[in-house]
Amino acid sequence: MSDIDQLSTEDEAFLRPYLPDDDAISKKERPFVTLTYACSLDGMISLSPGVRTTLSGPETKSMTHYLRAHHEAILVGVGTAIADDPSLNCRYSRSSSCPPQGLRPVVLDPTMRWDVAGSKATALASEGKGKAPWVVHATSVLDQNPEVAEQAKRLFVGTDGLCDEHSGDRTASISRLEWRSILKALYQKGIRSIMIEGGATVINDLLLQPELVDSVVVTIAPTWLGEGGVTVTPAQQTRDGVRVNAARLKETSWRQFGQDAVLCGRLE
Ligand SMILES: NC(=O)c1ccc[n+]([C@@H]2O[C@H](COP(=O)([O-])OP(=O)(O)OC[C@H]3O[C@@H](n4cnc5c(N)ncnc54)[C@H](O)[C@@H]3O)[C@@H](O)[C@H]2O)c1
Ligand SMILES: Nc1nc(=O)c(N)c(NC[C@H](O)[C@H](O)[C@H](O)COP(=O)(O)O)[nH]1
Repeated sequence: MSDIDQLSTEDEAFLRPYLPDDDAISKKERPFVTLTYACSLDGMISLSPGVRTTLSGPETKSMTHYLRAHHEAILVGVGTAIADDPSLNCRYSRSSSCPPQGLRPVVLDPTMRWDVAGSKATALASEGKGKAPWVVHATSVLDQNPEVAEQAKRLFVGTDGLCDEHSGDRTASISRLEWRSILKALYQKGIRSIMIEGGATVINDLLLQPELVDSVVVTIAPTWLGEGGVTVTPAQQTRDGVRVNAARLKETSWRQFGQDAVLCGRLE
């Protein structure tokens, strides 16, 4: 039995303006990007680095799966893949909402830290409850691990999108890929919409790149996690030597889901 309930028509109407939109996708050489996460009232997403922390209540969990149902892929950083061992599938029950081929899990793991074979996402895929994950690596890992090119479901990203492992682009940094290039690579693989669920490193980076993010959906749980947690706080920004806001949302809407608040918007 699924742990995910259906949303009301009012909930669906609230989210609709922020869902992937075919017109927006056709104008860009990248997927529609929805950045989404759950945080506490002190802006934290987990109790400490590497600790899975449930913030969403049942209603916002259902909302997250409803959003997954409207995207072709879901991406997390390797820190989240290791800490949470997430399912990364779509368990929203209204089958007509789900993309016909299901949701593609993508893990950003430039230096190959994730145990793909031992992951829950891979196990679910083998049971037919999700698609097999794709793992994004920096092209340069091939220099250190030439044998990985033989393994399936690995995408190599260089400085300008997808890289053929034999093409020789080794110029991308091993630990810091450009988001434009990652998104272009996924688009080249046919992904037209992607939900990016964290963790902190990924969210903090993308909040500073409004040109690459189409919608932001934040669940705010009515709790404070306390000092020492993992915060969403993008790097400090200055203009002409003066501190300015790091990021800000426009076109915002709020709605209550159970005990949580959900804030949607677009980055300015
Ligand atoms: N509450 C939530 O919504 C939520 C969501 C996701 C994760 N989390 C929590 O966040 C924590 C994990 O956060 P984190 O910051 O440690 O990990 P993360 O998931 O952001 O992964 C970070 C890693 O991803 C890779 N990466 C990120 N950006 C990259 C780039 N531009 N190029 C190449 N590689 C890149 C790097 O290897 C980096 O070390 C965990 O505790 C997890 O439970 C909470
Ligand atoms: N929306 C949300 N609320 C939370 O309280 C929480 N901890 C996460 N964390 C996001 C991260 O990607 C998790 O790993 C997935 O939420 C795991 O969910 P699944 O196992 O895939 O259903 N996300």
